Amino acid sequence: MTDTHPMDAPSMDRLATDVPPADMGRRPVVVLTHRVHRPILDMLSTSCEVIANQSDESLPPSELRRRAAGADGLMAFMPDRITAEFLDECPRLQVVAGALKGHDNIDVDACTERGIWVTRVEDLLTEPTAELAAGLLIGLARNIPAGDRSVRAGRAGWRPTLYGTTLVGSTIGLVGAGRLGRAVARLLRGFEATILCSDPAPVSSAGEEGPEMERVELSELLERSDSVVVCAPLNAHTLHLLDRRRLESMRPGSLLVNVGRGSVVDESAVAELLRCGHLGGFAADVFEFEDLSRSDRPAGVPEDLVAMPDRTLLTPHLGSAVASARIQIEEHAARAILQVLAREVPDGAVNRPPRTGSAVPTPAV
Ligand SMILES: O=CC(=O)O
Repeated sequence: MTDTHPMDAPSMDRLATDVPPADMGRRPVVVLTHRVHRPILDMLSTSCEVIANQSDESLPPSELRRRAAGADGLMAFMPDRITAEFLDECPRLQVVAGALKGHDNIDVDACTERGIWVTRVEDLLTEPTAELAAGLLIGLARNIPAGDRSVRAGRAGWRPTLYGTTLVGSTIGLVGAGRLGRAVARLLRGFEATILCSDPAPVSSAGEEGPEMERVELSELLERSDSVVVCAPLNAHTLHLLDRRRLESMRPGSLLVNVGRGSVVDESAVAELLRCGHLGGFAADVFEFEDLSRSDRPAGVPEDLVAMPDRTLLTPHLGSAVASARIQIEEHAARAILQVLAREVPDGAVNRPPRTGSAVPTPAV
């Protein structure tokens, strides 16, 4: 493993597939854009030259481009934007393995056109993210952050303040009833809540029936729910799905939680509707500014949301931030890289690049 550019110090004992003859003997180079656990480095270092970023921060774009220029494999994370222009500077690249599920930050078509596999992690993020969604909803409904601030400010002990709302017996609407939505529904079942869901795809699209949920149109879900949890990915159909008009149609005082993608919700409209009291609270783990596929995304979390700590509960994309889950996610991505380098169909493939040859079967996408 090295922190230097591979071209500075190539170490050679194993061939990558598809490596031009001039590079015979060169070990494939794998660039990891963000920190991974030690066993993942060991797993890759056995056969590859690994260029890691073991810091807490993303690399400056120019440094990432410099590192990726000689890469055969790239492990990409949420803050990475993989565009056609980026790929054009990576002539050797065979695989972008996402240590993520929602891959809206990766231009899959551009990868396919260049013969590059894209993989993602299908299911390892579901349960941790559902757990966080339940936590955010409870935290918001029961004023847990405000209570915490109160104790730290010396105001411990009972007072007739911070009365919240209960989930027990309430109506909870899930926008998105894929794996994540169904996992959230399973966790919330214990509250004896009526669970509504809205999703253009069949509820059992992934082959598993979810817990009992009443499937309704989005308009009905918003009108009936005491709280709404966004569990939807970002795509052309979900961009600002919850726009001002739809947010205004939510029940007065209702709560909104977003663990899907920031841009499914119009955050500025949320801030205004919180200020005027129409919405009772907003919790989010994902924000519009993170959605790198949008050239018009905001620069950060709207200040208005940050400035309302009693009505908002905000976390920094912690959905999958469970150590045991993260190791599995990284392992999945590392395995996909090794599979491509061994000319196998990688786990979690979302495309079928033509360059990989007819011997490779078409993956189920
Ligand atoms: O939000 C995280 C992911 O989709 O990987």
